[in-house]
Amino acid sequence: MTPAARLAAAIDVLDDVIAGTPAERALTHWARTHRFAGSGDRAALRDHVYDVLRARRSLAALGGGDTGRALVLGLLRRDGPDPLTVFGSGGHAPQALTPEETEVAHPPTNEAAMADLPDWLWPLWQRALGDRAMELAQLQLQRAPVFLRVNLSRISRAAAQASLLAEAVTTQPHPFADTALQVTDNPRRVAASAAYLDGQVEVQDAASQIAVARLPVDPGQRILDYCAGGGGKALALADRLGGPVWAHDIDPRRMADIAPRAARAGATIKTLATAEVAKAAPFDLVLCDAPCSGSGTWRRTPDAKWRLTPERLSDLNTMQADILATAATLTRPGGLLAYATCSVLLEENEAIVASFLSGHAGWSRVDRLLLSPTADHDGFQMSVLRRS
Ligand SMILES: C[S@@+](CC[C@H](N)C(=O)[O-])C[C@H]1O[C@@H](n2cnc3c(N)ncnc32)[C@H](O)[C@@H]1O
Repeated sequence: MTPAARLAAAIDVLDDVIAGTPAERALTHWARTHRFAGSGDRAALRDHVYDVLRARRSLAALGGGDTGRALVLGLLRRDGPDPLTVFGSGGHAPQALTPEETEVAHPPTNEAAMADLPDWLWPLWQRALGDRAMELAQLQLQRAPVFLRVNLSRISRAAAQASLLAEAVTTQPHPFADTALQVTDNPRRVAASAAYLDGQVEVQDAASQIAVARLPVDPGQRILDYCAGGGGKALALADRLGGPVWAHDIDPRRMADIAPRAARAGATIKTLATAEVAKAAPFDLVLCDAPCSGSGTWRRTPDAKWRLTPERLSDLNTMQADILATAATLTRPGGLLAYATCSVLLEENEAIVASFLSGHAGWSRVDRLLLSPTADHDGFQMSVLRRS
């Protein structure tokens, strides 16, 4: 496909997303219905769609509207090349610009639009991130790096780097996480690399790795990852402790990847159905990596920031409080409960923990981790609570 044809495809996919289809599903649907497209075309299309979604509001201002076509026009006005070399350039390029579309559009001047956030979210983001709110919001407009977690029980970080380098995947050690590597070249080759297939490395953001390293746990302890999803944190804990880790998720389908990932890593993860969790309790540490708005990861999942509403945030808060209260019953006296989200919003972190502590005598906070969404890692927060 020509560069202009890829942008025309991005316009179609964006229209699908604007109509309500999640971005991943819209991209998968496009790939299924355009079998002739190669992996390079699909990767470029994905980059265009995500570049636009990260900056949907400011690009709408630059492009003169919130349609796929206007957003791609805004993208070209921001990053080049000149839209006139793309629109109407023949073949499968987008149709030529109309006289109205060629009129000069202006970048936004309102703060929420400059931050590329919905109006209602900007004050919440500001309250959470203070003086750095605008800088960090604008950082979310850039593509996120790929981070790997080295299974240190299998291989040293330097040896993992050498193995990846032999397959042209270059990496650099992360400054704040001993297990982490940042991929600096050829991230798309990771999944086919020997280091990945042999379970020496896993894909995991550095913030999650910093959080797991921070948990005050010892080998031999019984640990439950209560909201395990695909098991990223359970696997990191199993590698750190060298023993089994228990995993639960209310939706067992979300745990489908745990068995193959654990087999690759040589880790033992014991999955529990919801009906089995109480019987397996008590645990020395229960980790609740709660469902959240994902506001610390919006550079990776930018359509989520446009889909979030005050009602949805309030529903999430109810769910978060319920999960924390249930998980508390699974923790042994003297044990620890770690409440974490990949959101930076106070409403999903401090407010939930404060409300839990005020309603649960005998619990106190012993540690708190606040990671802002910087170039080095996603945003992530964790409070570690002790049951007396
Ligand atoms: C942030 S994700 C977990 C990510 C995972 N820990 C990881 O590192 O890959 C949150 C998970 O919580 C699960 N969940 C939602 N409500 C829950 C509940 N009431 N009890 C347990 N898990 C729940 C969701 O299905 C989802 O998989």
